[in-house]
Amino acid sequence: MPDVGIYVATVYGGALDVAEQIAPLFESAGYGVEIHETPTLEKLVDPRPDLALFCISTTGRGDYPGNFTGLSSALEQQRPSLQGLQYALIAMGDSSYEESFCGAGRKLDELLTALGASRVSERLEVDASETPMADDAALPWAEQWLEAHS
Ligand SMILES: Cc1cc2nc3c(=O)[nH]c(=O)nc-3n(C[C@H](O)[C@H](O)[C@H](O)COP(=O)(O)O)c2cc1C
Repeated sequence: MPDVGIYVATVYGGALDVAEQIAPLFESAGYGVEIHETPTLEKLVDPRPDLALFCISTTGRGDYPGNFTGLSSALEQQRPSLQGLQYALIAMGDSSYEESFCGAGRKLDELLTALGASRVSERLEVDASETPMADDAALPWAEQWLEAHS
């Protein structure tokens, strides 16, 4: 059975809610799913999931939420090779923050790619100003991805 690890970065719980809404879609498609509410490098690479799905919001001015800094700091400081890791990424933010819109998701995406991981679909960016219920954008995106990869 293929497995997906869902790595959550959240302050107010919205990204966790998205993860919890998406998980059953993957389960119905035959994936084993594990949601990581406190992501670490170990949980990303040992063992490596068949797909790593990041549900990541932004705080401060383009900053990672606190629950995610264990993983982001390890990636930034240790710079492990992520060759062979396949990932997808849902970035949540608010366009009223202008130049730091989805800043955490965007910089994570860049970092993962720089470390050798491969993104398997377009990054989804959810703008809270336009789509207050992030599920409205995230669920169709996940359904489409599953359809394309079934
Ligand atoms: C203090 C604070 C700072 C924020 N900073 C940014 C930001 O720099 N860029 C951005 O796109 N969104 C920013 N946001 C918006 C959140 O990322 C957005 O509302 C998101 O949906 C929250 O997700 P969460 O419930 O998982 O924390 C900020 C929100 C707050 C409350």
